[in-house]
Amino acid sequence: MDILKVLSRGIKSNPKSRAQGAAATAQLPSAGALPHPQLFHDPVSTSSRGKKRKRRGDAQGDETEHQDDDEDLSDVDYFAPKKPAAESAPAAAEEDPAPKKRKIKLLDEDECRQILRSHRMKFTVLSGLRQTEAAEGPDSKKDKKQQQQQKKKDKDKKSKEEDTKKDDQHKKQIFPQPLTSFAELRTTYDIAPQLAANIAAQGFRVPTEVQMGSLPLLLRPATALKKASSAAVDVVGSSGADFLAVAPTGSGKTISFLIPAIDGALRRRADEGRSRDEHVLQAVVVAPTRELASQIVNEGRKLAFGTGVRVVLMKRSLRLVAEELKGGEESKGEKEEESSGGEEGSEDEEESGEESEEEKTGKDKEGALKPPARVDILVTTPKTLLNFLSGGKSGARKVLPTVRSLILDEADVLLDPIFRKQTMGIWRACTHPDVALTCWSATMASNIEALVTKQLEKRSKRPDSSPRPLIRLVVGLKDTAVPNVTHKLIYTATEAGKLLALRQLLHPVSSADSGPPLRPPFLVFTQTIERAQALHDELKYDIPLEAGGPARVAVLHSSLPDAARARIVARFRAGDVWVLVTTDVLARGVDFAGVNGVVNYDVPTSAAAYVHRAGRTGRAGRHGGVAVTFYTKDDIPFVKSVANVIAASERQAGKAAGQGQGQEGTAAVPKWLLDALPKVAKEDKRRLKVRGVESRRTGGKASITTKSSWERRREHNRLQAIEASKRRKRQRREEAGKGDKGGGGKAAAEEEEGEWGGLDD
Ligand SMILES: Nc1ncnc2c1ncn2[C@@H]1O[C@H](COP(=O)(O)OP(=O)(O)OP(=O)(O)O)[C@@H](O)[C@H]1O
Repeated sequence: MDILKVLSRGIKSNPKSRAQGAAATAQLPSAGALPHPQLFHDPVSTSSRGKKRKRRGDAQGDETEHQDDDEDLSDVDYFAPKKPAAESAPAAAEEDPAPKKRKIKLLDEDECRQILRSHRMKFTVLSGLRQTEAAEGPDSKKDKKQQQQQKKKDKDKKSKEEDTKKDDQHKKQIFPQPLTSFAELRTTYDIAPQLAANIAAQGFRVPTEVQMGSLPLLLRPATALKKASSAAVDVVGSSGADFLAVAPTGSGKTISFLIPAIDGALRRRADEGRSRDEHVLQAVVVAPTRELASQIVNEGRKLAFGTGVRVVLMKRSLRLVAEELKGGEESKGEKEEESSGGEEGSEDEEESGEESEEEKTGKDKEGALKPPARVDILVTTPKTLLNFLSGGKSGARKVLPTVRSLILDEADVLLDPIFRKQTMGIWRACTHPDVALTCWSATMASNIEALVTKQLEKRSKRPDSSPRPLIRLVVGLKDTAVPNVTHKLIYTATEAGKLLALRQLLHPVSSADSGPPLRPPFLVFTQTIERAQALHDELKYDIPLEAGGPARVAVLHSSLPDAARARIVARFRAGDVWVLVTTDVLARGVDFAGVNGVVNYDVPTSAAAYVHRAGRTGRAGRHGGVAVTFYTKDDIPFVKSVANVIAASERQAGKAAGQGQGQEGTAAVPKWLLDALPKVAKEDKRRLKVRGVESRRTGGKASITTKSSWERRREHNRLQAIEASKRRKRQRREEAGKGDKGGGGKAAAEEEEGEWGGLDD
C-alpha cells in the first residue's frame, strides 16, 4: 500500500465516504454544537419538586426541566436566545441599577440535598467549625465525646497524623443552594447586569456541576446557606468561607472562580464609591504555566467586557501598586527560600530571553520608571509575581494589602514542592486580614488539603482575622476518574516498538490493526523536553506536503521562548497544527475544545498526571475523545496507578471489566491485568513523580528513533523529489492536453491524482 495514501488519511474528503464520515464525525469532540456539559444526573426521588429528573445526555429533557425551574424563580430568561457578544452585552447594561427588591424563592434543605446528590456533589466543612461546636446538631455530643477521648490519648503525641485525625472530627457535610440555571445569577444572587449579559453571550445553556455548587456559595454565602441547618452556616454567613473545589477536567472551573472575582471587584468599587477609572488590585489568580494564565486572562476579559474591571496578565515589566516592607519585617531566610526556583525536572515557567530591555526593566526609553499598571484582577504564574514581590536583587520586598481574593488554579500542583515556596510567598504577600483563598483542581491529594487547612488555621490565629471555615466541594469521584473519555492502554515490548505503534495509531494500515485511527487534532505527551524534541523530529515528515507537510506537526515545551509558545498554541487552536508533541507543561488547564485524542507516548508519572493529560480531550461534556497510553516493560512497575484511574473512569461510564475467560467485557484494562500489575511502593511513586522513568532520562532509551536523522532527511528528500517530478509531468501533460480534443491529458492527470485517492475521511 502507498504509504502516502495512508499518511494522508483524514485530509481531503472523498465523496463516496462523505455520508458515512458525517455520522462518525458527529461523534468527535471537535465536531458539532456545544454539548450538554453536565456529567452526572442520577435519578433521585424528587417528590417535593414533583418531577423526575432525566439522566445525563437527555439534553432536551434537562433544558425543559431547567426552564420550568426558571419559571419558579425569575420572570426574565437572561440567557436565551443566544446572541452574539456585541448584541447581548449592550452598553446600556453597564451601570448596575439599584437591584429591585424581589422575593427570592429558595429550595429547602431536602431539595438541595437531592439535587446535589443527583449531580454527585458533596460539600464538606474541613475546618473552622471549632467556634460553633455548641450550635451543632444531634451529632455534636458524640463528636465531643470522641474529641475528649482523643484529647486524652493524644496528650503527649503531637504528630501530624494525629492532627489529621482530630481534624476529621470537624468535617461536616452541608447542603447549600445549587445554581439550577444561569438566570439565577441575576435573580437570586444579584450579579451586575453587564456581567450577566457577558455570561449569556458565551451561549452556555446550563451550569456544570462545579458551577452549580460553587457560584452561590462564593457569590452570596448567606443566601446560599439560608436554608441549611449546619453549624457552618452562621460562620459562613457572616464572613464567607475559604473554598476548595475538586471537579473533573473540562468541567468549567475557570468561570466558577472568575465570575465571583469580577462580581467582588464590582461590588467593592460600588461600596468604596470609586469611579470606573480607579483600579485597585482585588484578586490574584495563580496558574502554573503561561499558557494557562493567558487563557484565564482571555476568559476573564470576555466576562468583564464593558464592566470597567481590568483583568491583566502579569509580566516581568509590569509594576503593581504594592506596599514596600521596611527592613526587618521578614527574615532573610524566608526571602531566600521563596525566591528560589522550582525543583529539578519540573516543567515550570523559566523566564525566556525574548523580552526587550524595556520590558525587562519596567522603564521606558528615557529610562523613567513606568507608572503602575491599572489592574483589578491579576493573573500570574507563581515565579513572575514572586519576582516582583521580592523586589529583585536590590529592591525592597513588597506586599499586596488590597488583595481580597487569592485564587489558586491547579492548586495541588501550586502547593506541591515544585511550586510550593513560590505560592506560599504570594499567599503571605496578600496581607489583608479577610483575604479569601479558593483552590481549584481535578485532583487534590489529602496532604495538600492538610497543608491548606493548617495554613488557614495559622492565619485565623492572627488577631485581626475573622473566623472562616474551609469548605470543600467534590464533584464525582475525587482524584480518580476521567469520565467522558475512551481509554486505551497499549503494551509494546520495546521503545522502538512504541514509535511504530504510534505511527500505526495515527495512520493505521487497516482498521483491523488498531481500531479506528485517531483523528487530528491530538496532543502527544512525552516525559522530557529532549524526548518531545526527538519525537517531533521523528513525526514531522509523516504528513505529506500536499496535506501541509512538517508544519502540521509542532512541539511545545518550557525551553521555548514565550512568543514561540504563544504562536504554537495559536496555530494549534486554529487547526493549522494537527499533532502537537509536548511535555507536562500542557497537561493542566489548557482548554483546546476540539482535541480528539491524547497520546501518552511516555507513561504519566502519577495518577493525577494521567487525569490531567487525558482531560485535555472530552471537555465540557464532549464525547468521542480518546486517551491512549503506551507502556513498555520499563513502565510495568508504575502502570498500576494509571490502570486504576482508567478502571475507575470506565466503571463510571458503565463499562464492564470481564472476570473470566471469554468475558473480557469492554474495558481498556481487563480485571486480570489490573490484578496482575504490581503495586507501586510509596517511595517508587514519589521518585517517579519527580523524575519519571529513570531509563528515559539519559542514554540510549532517552532518544526516540528508528532511523538516524540523516536517513530520515534522505528519505524525506527522496519523497519530495518524486512528488516534484510527478507534478512536473502532470503539468506537461495538462499543457499538452489543452490542444487535445478528447481531453486525454486531464484524464491522465486525474488518474495520477487517483494514486493519492486516500484523502477520504
Ligand atoms: N456551563 C457550560 N456549558 C458549556 N460549556 C461550558 C460551560 N462552562 C464552561 N464551559 C466550557 O468548558 C470548557 C472547559 O472549561 P474550563 O477550562 O473552565 O474547565 P476546567 O474545569 O478548568 O478544566 P481543567 O481541570 O482541565 O482545568 C471551556 O471551553 C468552557 O468555555
